[in-house]
Amino acid sequence: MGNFFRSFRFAFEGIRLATKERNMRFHLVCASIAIFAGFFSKLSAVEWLILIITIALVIGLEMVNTAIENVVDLVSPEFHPLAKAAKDVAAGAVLVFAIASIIIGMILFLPKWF
Ligand SMILES: Nc1ncnc2c1ncn2[C@@H]1O[C@H](COP(=O)(O)OP(=O)(O)OP(=O)(O)O)[C@@H](O)[C@H]1O
Repeated sequence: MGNFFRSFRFAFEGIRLATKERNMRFHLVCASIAIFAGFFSKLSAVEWLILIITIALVIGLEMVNTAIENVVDLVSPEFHPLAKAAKDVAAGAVLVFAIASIIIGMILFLPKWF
């Protein structure tokens, strides 16, 4: 049981570290605005589920991206095409979902506002 709680502590430490990243702060600001807009727009239960899942996926993906960047910097401090590919593909994955999340936000909010 001790190990279980220790793992939780490390995971929370990971969340704390991730929030120091510039990109993560941007995602957190966007997520806060989306949640505020959710209350303002009176979303249904299903719409809240979609919003929460979308926010969690963007933030989770950004954290995986940060983890990949850290490992790449650790194993390949010098320039290497594979290091570049790993970082750029991971960043691309975040971008794909960030674009999808903007579209999801528009589908959720625009009909409520107009
Ligand atoms: N070891 C490396 N070898 C080859 N290319 C690298 C390496 N490290 C970073 N790059 C590439 O250099 C560019 C900038 O990467 P870098 O990680 O420095 O900045 P970033 O991705 O904007 O990160 P941050 O969000 O921390 O500013 C990216 O295209 C990345 O793929």
